[in-house]
Amino acid sequence: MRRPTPQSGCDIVRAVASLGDEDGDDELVRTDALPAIRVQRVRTRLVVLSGPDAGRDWPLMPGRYRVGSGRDADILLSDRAVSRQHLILDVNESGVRAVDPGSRNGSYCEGMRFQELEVRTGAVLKLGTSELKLMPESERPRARPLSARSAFGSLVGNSRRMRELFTLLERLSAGESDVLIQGETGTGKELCAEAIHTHSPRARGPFVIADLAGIAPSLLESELFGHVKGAFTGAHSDRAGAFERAHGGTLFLDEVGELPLEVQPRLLRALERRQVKRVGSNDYRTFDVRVVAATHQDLEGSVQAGRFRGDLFHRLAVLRVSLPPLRERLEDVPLLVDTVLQRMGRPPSALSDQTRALLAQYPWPGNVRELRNVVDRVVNLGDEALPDIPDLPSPPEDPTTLPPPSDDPESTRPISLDLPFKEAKDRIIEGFERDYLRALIDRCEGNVSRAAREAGIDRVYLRKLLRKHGLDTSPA
Ligand SMILES: Nc1ncnc2c1ncn2[C@@H]1O[C@H](COP(=O)(O)OP(=O)(O)OP(=O)(O)O)[C@@H](O)[C@H]1O
Repeated sequence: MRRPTPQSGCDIVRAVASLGDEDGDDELVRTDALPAIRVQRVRTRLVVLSGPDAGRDWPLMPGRYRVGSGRDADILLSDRAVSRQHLILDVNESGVRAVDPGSRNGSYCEGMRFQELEVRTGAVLKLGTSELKLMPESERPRARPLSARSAFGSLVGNSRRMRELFTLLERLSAGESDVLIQGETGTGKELCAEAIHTHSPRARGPFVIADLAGIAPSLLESELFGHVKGAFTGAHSDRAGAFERAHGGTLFLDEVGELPLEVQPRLLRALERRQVKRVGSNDYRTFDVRVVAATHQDLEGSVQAGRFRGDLFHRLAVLRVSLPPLRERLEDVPLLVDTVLQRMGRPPSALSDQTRALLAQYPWPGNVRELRNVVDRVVNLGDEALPDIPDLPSPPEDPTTLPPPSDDPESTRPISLDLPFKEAKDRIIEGFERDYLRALIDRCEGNVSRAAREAGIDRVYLRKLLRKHGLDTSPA
């Protein structure tokens, strides 16, 4: 299971002297033998990069700060994996010293657990599921105004990161410049491109998708620029390429980082001239298209490695949008779960509070796509379809603040490997249906119309299901 990785800012922390005890059974690090690194009166801020408080920040003036989830903390975090008194930050004119007074889950920097550390601005500390960065005031990123929206097209999110993104999308959608969207797989790049199109003056024109990773290299040019009859074997008639088909609208070039080097000059020419030549033809055809490209790759890295042309990169990236990974905005999970359930035609009650609490702690390496798939599986198969959640706090420090333990025998359905897959799956679904219907009808005190409404299913279908499971007590 992939875990969120600490940010590289930790390389400026001089955590070198390992004080592992004589048994060598720990990796604690202290640096007090080193001179404190000078911050020279630079006022520092502590910015939460990820976790439930992502986006919050505190100015650090000289003094002592208690960081934790306890009420008396000066820097109060709502992360359940953070101890009440997790870290002490001693800030003075010459540096910042971080001391872990014995937190339950430990304090980390660059994957290393520490007890005491001299920290320099730029370093990222990890406490529980939260990453905290020390930033000089001068480098504080200028906050973009937050959009009041919690959705832009089909993209949803109410975290600070997403609402900043919506502000940017509102502005750039209105224009004509080409856009490059970057983000890990499953972060919603395609939805974002579509939303830019539907919020742009071109919304009435076509939205054409060319998935450059899914097209055979030999067909790429014909797919993008079109061909004339007889241009190659199999070219039985003239065909317009994606640019021509998108005339008056938007062309979404998905996975643009996969474009082979030899096709890149032709794409660059098309973008510069706003003209294409079909394969096998000598005539140029003019198009009026806004290009939105997307990649999950580090395209600047590809340019440096010589895999992607620098001039094409700059041509595509007139405007840039970066979609944050879901692990950096876990506070979006509840809204995303509700959105997925709604799109599946299921009510919010289809997932228990306990299941939701677990989903809100998972780092989602496959981002929103993975969340959608997990929700789908859990709704249909039960909690055994949940992914393993890494780093759950244990043992509980304060049982009243942790999700209830999963000791309900009904919640674990044994999987029988003696049965063929389809039969085993049907059996699990049958069991799920029965449990769901029983709980639903109990909650709605036998009122089938209300139960159908709450479950978001047709009343006649619900009655049929109840009859199938012997739960319908009303006269036929
Ligand atoms: N912010 C979001 N709100 C709602 N649904 C989302 C969001 N982000 C992604 N999704 C959903 O997640 C799935 C993946 O989204 P999409 O295909 O746009 O991702 P992507 O970044 O283009 O992925 P890839 O790089 O693998 O092509 C889709 O089902 C999409 O509806």
